[in-house]
Amino acid sequence: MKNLLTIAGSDCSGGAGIQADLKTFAAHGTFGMSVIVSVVAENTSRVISIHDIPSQIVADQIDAVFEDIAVDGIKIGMLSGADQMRTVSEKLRFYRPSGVVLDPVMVAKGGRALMHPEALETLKAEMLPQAFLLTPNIPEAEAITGMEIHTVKDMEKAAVILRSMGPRYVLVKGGHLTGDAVDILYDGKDYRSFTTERIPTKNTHGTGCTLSSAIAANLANGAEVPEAVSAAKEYVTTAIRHALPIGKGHGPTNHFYNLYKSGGILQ
Ligand SMILES: Nc1ncnc2c1ncn2[C@@H]1O[C@H](COP(=O)(O)OP(=O)(O)OP(=O)(O)O)[C@@H](O)[C@H]1O
Ligand SMILES: Cc1ncc(COP(=O)(O)O)c(N)n1
Repeated sequence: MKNLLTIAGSDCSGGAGIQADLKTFAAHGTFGMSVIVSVVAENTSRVISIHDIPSQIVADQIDAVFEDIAVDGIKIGMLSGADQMRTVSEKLRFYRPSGVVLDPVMVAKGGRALMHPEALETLKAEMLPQAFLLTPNIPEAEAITGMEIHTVKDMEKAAVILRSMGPRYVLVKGGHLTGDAVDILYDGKDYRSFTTERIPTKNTHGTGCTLSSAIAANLANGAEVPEAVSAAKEYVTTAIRHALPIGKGHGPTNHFYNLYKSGGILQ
């Protein structure tokens, strides 16, 4: 069994962040571990408050994992500020894990910032060069590149700019556009698109967290990048199609349906 680590924020309502990542890891038959960078008091409707964990404790959690357990795959999500980014970046340079999937989380579905805007330059300088695969959504890709994205062609242009900033692969997610849900993967040479019908639902809390964790798990389980992305897209699509109508806002993706489908849970 592969050991997967998520470095991200905690969503107490269980739909996004660390909680979505660990559920996704489990559904992929991997052993999940977590380094909590921020505690977010949030639910399906709103973010109430954000408490950043002190940098030393973030560093200690990373040491605690790496000094003891082989890390086969890693996903990085919400890093709220420049301090957190510098701490994580320093540890990544020290431990040199392979296949880092970086989801540059900036804003929660309800609109509240999860990353301080002034940390953008640190994200670019410290984090992007350490990413094997970067998975921005449209607003995140726009913020990092400074360009507007309205079409799949724009997504391709943004992917080229993003890749020039360091990641080996870029996957621009099209969940925020209209029409089919199209994601574009760029490897420096070719584009590959992953397309599904848009599912008419408001229950999309944690879709990006779910997708990036599924990619990290698939990579650790031995898949090549296009296959890892394709299987993760299928996983998140199923999780959205069967999303749970929990709470008053954007309900969470459904990992249990995937597990049930794969025979991991007996009815
Ligand atoms: N309504 C939908 N129907 C089908 N697929 C969707 C839908 N919404 C999002 N997706 C897919 O879900 C994945 C995550 O994309 P999205 O753009 O929502 O990420 P995100 O905004 O980072 O997610 P989040 O911040 O909610 O965790 C992508 O593969 C995207 O195409
Ligand atoms: C801790 C944490 N990490 C990531 C997200 C993004 O997910 P969403 O855009 O669905 O709110 C979140 N809401 N909370």
